Amino acid sequence: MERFSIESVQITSQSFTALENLNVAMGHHANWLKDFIRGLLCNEDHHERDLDENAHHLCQFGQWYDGDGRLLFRNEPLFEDLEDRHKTMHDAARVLMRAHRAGQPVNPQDYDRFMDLAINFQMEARQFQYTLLQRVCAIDQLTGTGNRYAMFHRLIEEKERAGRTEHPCVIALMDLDRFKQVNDEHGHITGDLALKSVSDFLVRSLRKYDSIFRFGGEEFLICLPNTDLKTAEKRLNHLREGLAELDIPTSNGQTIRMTGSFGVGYLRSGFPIQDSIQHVDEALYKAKENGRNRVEVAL
Ligand SMILES: Nc1nc2c(ncn2[C@@H]2O[C@H](COP(=O)(O)OP(=O)(O)OP(=O)(O)O)[C@@H](O)[C@H]2O)c(=O)[nH]1
Repeated sequence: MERFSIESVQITSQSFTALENLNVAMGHHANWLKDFIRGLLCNEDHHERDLDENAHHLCQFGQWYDGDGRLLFRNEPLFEDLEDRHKTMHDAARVLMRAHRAGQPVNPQDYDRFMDLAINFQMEARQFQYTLLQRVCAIDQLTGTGNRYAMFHRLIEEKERAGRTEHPCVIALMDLDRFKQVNDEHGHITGDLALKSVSDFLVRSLRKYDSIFRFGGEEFLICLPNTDLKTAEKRLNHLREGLAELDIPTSNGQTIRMTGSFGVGYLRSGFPIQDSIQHVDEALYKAKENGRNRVEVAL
């Protein structure tokens, strides 16, 4: 779960809005750069705030960074680095501005340094934006687990790793039992809340290098690297029992309980990923046929 957990990116429509705002802030920064150079070339005055030691907090990008950015993306690897680059660039701009205000010609080395910093900052900010977009688009918005795109990405890696290290990787499909009844009896909002509660429970219950993805509707795929089938079956039964005892809140303040059926099997190295999933799906079908709330192994 290290890459797709709620901790790594806070998953709400807030993230999308924050990304849109980042785009706007970066557009402002490009315009600021244009105006700044124009001020130097056309001998026009610059904004007073560019002389401020805190110019990097005062511009639109700085405001995004200190607001949405810090709130939602502070744990991203490029986050701190971006602030350093942004500040250094504004510091370099101040050097040019002071010379310009004093009526002195701009030192070519100072100009080169500033432009290099400005270009690097733009490039890194774009990279940051791209990474965030990739992350946010790999996450199921309702549950915060990875979506199918993230799932295939992960399974390709795990299949390759399992083949290389000869440490088997197990995958499981978990489908909530009689979920339609929950929607019918308690409404879709409770259905959504239940999907969130169940996925949070699964995330909490797995090891940190396991991963979970929303496969569709009320079905989740769990990936257990470095695990043999016997151990996986035991762990999934434990998970199944825990799930059956989970109190799930409804929209009117009550709690309900639910069960899940599981199919489990190896992520087979000599076969396409889709075949392994299909194999596990057949075991899940058997679990449903055999009465639900059980784990069936695909042999
Ligand atoms: N609230 C909510 N319901 C969903 C979502 N995705 C799928 N569903 C519902 O999940 C239900 C799945 O129903 P079925 O496929 O008949 O399965 P089931 O009722 O769980 O029965 P079994 O799988 O046979 O135990 C349907 O009513 C879907 O509308 C979602 O994101 N939110």
